[in-house]
Amino acid sequence: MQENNKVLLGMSGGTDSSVAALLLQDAGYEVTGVTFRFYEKGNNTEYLDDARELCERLHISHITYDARNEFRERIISYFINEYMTGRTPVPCTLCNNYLKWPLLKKLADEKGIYHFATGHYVQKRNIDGYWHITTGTDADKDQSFFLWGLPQDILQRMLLPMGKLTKNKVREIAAERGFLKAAHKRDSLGVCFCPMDYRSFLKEHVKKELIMPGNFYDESGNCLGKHEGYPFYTIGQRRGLGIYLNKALFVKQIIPQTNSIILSDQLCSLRQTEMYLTDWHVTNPSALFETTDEIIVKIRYRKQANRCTVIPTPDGQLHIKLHEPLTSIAAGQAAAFYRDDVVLGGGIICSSL
Ligand SMILES: Nc1ncnc2c1ncn2[C@@H]1O[C@H](COP(=O)(O)OP(=O)(O)OP(=O)(O)O)[C@@H](O)[C@H]1O
Repeated sequence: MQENNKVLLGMSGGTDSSVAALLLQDAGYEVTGVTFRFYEKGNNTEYLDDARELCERLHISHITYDARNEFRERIISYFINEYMTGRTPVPCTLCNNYLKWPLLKKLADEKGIYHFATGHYVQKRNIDGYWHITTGTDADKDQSFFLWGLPQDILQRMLLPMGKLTKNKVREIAAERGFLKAAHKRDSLGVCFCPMDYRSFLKEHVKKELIMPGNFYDESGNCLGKHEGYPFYTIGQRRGLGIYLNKALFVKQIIPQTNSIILSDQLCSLRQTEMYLTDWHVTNPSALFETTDEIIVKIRYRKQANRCTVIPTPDGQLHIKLHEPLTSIAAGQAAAFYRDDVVLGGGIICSSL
C-alpha cells in the first residue's frame, strides 16, 4: 500500500491510547479509532463508551470490532489449556502477535489506511534494513517484552506515540487537555480477562472434576501435604502453597498425569542453564545467530536479564545456552532476545534443563 497520512489507532478507552489519539492528531495524522471487543467481564462495556466519547470530542471517526469469538478461541482456550497441561501461558504476548496487531493491519488494509498505532510504551528502529521493536523510554512501563513476534509488514507501518514518554507525562498531557477521566484512569493490571487472579478464572471456566486436590511431594518422593489441584501452581512459586514447614519451599515440577507437585527447599535446585523454544520469531537471523555480540534473554517482564547464546536446532527449535543459570523456568512462558535496547526476537519455552 502507498504510504498516506492516515492512521488506525487501537483504542481501549484507557489513558495511553486516549493520549495517543491526541498526539497523532497533533502530528497531522487523520486518525480513526478502533476498539476491539475482546472480553467483557460482567458485560461491562463502559470502555466502548469512553473510547467513543473521546473520539467524538476529537472529531475523529470510531469503529468497534467484535473479536470476542476469536479472543475466546485463540486466547482464553489456549490460556486454560496451558494451565491444564501444567504449563504457564503468556496470553498478552499471543494476543499481540496473533490478534491485536494483525487485526489492526487487516482493518487498516480494508480501509486504505497506511499506518496503525497503539498506546504501547515501545519504540521502533530500522537496523540493517530490518525494523525492530526497541524499549520504551519509561523503563517502568516498557512493553517491548510482549512484542517480539511481529513481522516486518506490521513493524514497518506501526506508529508508537508513547515510545518516548513517561506515564506521568502522559497523564499530565491528558489532564492539561481537559481529558480528566482518561488522565485519572487506573493502569491495567496483569491479564485483562483475569487481573491478578487466574485461579478464580480457572475455577469458573473448568469443570470441577478436572481440578482435584492432589499431593505435594519432596524430591525424594515423600508426601508433604495436599494441594488444591496442579493447575493452580506455577514453577518457582513459593507463596500460597498452604503448607507450613520451618523453611521456604518452591514448586520444582508439576506432573499433570498424576496430579502431583514436587517441591524443593533449595532454590538452587531450580537453576537451569538451557532452554528450547518453539513458535519462535527472529527479526534478522544473522543478527542473532551469527553474532559475537552479547545477547540478553528475558523470560520475565521485569527485573531479569541473562546473557545467552542462541542456536537453531535441526528440528526447528531454538536452543538457548544461558551463560549464567536462571531459576524458575516454566514451559509455556515466553523468552525474548535483546541486544541493548533492541528486541531481536523471541519464542515459547517448551523445555529446559
Ligand atoms: N480493546 C482494545 N481495542 C483496541 N485497542 C486496544 C484494546 N486494548 C488495548 N489496545 C491497544 O493496545 C495498547 C496496549 O494495551 P494494554 O492493555 O497493554 O495497555 P494499557 O496500558 O492498559 O493502555 P491504555 O491505557 O490505552 O488502556 C493500548 O494502548 C491500545 O492502543
